[in-house]
Amino acid sequence: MTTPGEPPTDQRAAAVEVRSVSRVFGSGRQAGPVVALDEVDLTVAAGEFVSLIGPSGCGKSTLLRLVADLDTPTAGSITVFGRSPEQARLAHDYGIAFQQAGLLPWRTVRANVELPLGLHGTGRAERRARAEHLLELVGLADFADHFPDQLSGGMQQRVAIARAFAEEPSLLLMDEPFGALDEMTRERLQVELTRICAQTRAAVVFVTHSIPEAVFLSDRVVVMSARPGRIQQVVDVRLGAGAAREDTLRQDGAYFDAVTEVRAALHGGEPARVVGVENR
Ligand SMILES: Nc1ncnc2c1ncn2[C@@H]1O[C@H](COP(=O)(O)OP(=O)(O)OP(=O)(O)O)[C@@H](O)[C@H]1O
Repeated sequence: MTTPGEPPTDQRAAAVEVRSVSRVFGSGRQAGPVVALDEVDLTVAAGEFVSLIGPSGCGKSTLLRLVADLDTPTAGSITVFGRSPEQARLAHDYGIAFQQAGLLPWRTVRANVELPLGLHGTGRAERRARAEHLLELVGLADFADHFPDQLSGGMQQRVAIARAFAEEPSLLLMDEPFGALDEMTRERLQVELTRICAQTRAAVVFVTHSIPEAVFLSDRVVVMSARPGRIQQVVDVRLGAGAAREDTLRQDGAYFDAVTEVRAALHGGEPARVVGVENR
């Protein structure tokens, strides 16, 4: 979708290009400036699933917020399918899902999923058809007329994922979307997410604290280090690029090898200093 006067989405371009991006937060009275990101370079290809992992405060959320146009870099440049984050936001090039499902409590599940489509002027019949399809995909077709507070946390998160996919974005930005869920629900949603991504061919940038989650979901895992926030290593997972994952993968030798590789990259020889990363 293109807003008048803006360049069209370049579907041949990378989903996200981050070039020499730094973000420094201004100094408070007592402390000096915080270098949240320092000269970060990252390319996410169209259709690629990339996770960001690293110790607490290493700049994962900051990087995601810059891509989502919720903040601006101090230096460097970012493009989303060849256009600025602002142009991409106006063109609805990406969907967002955060740890809090962020549903509107006074709207039904269906109306929550339809919301971004309504804001974009999609007709009523098409909105309804798209919402029903998406609710089917996340296994909530029977709950379309329920209100969010009638659903469990996991179900609410599935509604949020359906809503993020409503506009068929070519890119999804997800910040710990499964962080508050129990382990079984989390694993089920991980499988569902890879299935939906394989179907829609959406690229994903996914922030997580869990090494196994990053490995299970991703084509590549970007390991970051804190203060200043930098990319320490990129681990190529190679468990089947762009393909839906099955639960059985969690018993696979290649999966364990990738978990070990990411853990080693994270710890960098100083395990005691890594805070805020789950090894389970
Ligand atoms: N608005 C802000 N003002 C000042 N400092 C900020 C702001 N946002 C983030 N920071 C600082 O930037 C650094 C990176 O924060 P960010 O939230 O991106 O880290 P993170 O890797 O997502 O952390 P976590 O894993 O704990 O969620 C931290 O030191 C944080 O205190």
